[in-house]
Amino acid sequence: MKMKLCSINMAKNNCHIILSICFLYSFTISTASIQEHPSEPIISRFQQYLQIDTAQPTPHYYEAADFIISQANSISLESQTIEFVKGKPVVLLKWPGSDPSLPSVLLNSHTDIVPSEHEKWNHHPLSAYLDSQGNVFARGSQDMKCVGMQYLEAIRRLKASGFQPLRSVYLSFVPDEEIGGHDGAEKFAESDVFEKLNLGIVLDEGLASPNENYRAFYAERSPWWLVIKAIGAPGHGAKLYDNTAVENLMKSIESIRKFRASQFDLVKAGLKEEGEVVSVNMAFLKSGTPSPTGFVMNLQPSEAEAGFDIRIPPTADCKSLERRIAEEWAPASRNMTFRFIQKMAVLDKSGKPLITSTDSSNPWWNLLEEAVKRANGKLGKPEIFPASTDARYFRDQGLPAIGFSPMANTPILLHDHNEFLNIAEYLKGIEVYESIIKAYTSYTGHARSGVTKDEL
Ligand code: MET
Ligand SMILES: [Zn+2]
Ligand SMILES: [Zn+2]
Repeated sequence: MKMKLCSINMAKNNCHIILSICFLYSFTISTASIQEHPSEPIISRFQQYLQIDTAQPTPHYYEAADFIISQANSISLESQTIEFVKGKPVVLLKWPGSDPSLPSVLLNSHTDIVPSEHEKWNHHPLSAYLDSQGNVFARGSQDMKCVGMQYLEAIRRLKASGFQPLRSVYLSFVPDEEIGGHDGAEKFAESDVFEKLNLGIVLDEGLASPNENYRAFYAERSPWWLVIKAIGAPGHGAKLYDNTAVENLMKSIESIRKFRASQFDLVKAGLKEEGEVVSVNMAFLKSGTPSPTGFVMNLQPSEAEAGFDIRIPPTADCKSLERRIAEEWAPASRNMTFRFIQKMAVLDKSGKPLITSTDSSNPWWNLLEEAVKRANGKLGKPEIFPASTDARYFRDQGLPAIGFSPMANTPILLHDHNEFLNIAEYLKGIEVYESIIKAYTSYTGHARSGVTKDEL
């Protein structure tokens, strides 16, 4: 009965109460009341954040900002809301350190989530439904509302324990990451406010790990969102002739598929990691002449278009890919053109790859590893993030930035149906962040030496 109630999408106020009942149902064996479970308020706060609809393309950013600020107030963090672009707040929180001369620590997370096909989920993606295994189902449960709340929970616990940081800790909750971060992290990273934070290190999002090792990322692939278009003479649907728009586009698609396979084969053969090859995936395919019943069937269309999400490793040869696009994928000789919806630089302004060092020149990497270990976690080897994050904008400012989301033993479900995170992993992640924040804020070394982009 109670489980059934949980799956109903209901008004937010009631939702919290019912979800709490779900929690009781799931986590208590017999008679213990919900208040007796020490983790209940932590889970409930996570659920509240997940229930705020910040889905692109119409995120309710101010609802999220109000919630974050209320959380910050409850643990006495300083807060400010900055609108680099109207309607797109960046919430910046501060836990002042006792030695303001030391470079500070930034814990970044984005507040927006990708949209969901509600009806294809087992539980509504904004319900934050907690099942009997302790899995919380919601868009953003992995990407990346979990991380934003874990930062806050870790600080809540550190404050309660009486811990005093030496370095200041900032938390930024930024908008629009899922659409490129141009009105969010990009403007924030280029601002005077940002410069004045005197940062030494930034943590941003990583990925879930299906095994017991957490994953940490020192770089990421750059997104190029490419649209190719073919034009050709229209004609009767029964006629065989050369240079139709669809034929011309299909030739390109075949060529792109071959390239995709060659890259994927390197991964399948174990020669390259996912983040080390160029990925190309079709995002849309568009052609045809619409009719009331669908499409006109006996007319060969005069235009055909396809869109591709391409991701490029930081050390890839961009020039050769650009040539391939112009000469093989969208050649003028086949009546084709191309444009980019998004084309992020692979190199920084001085022409070097946007990479954070992972060797001894970067003390933050080792501190992270040790801190994770102290929290009884394990870190896999450093990786290139296969998708893209806001960390690029922080690296572009010459800062070391590490992608890390503490989710071990978890299937990778970001942008997928039924995204979930297990509460046990979520709670473990809070302990991991407690350990990291302690280590980072207590570090007294010359942290920025040897890790700026100029020295890579
Ligand atoms: C194009 S900006 C990146 C958006 C999102 N994080 C992705 O990797 O798809
Ligand atoms: Zn994300
Ligand atoms: Zn995402």
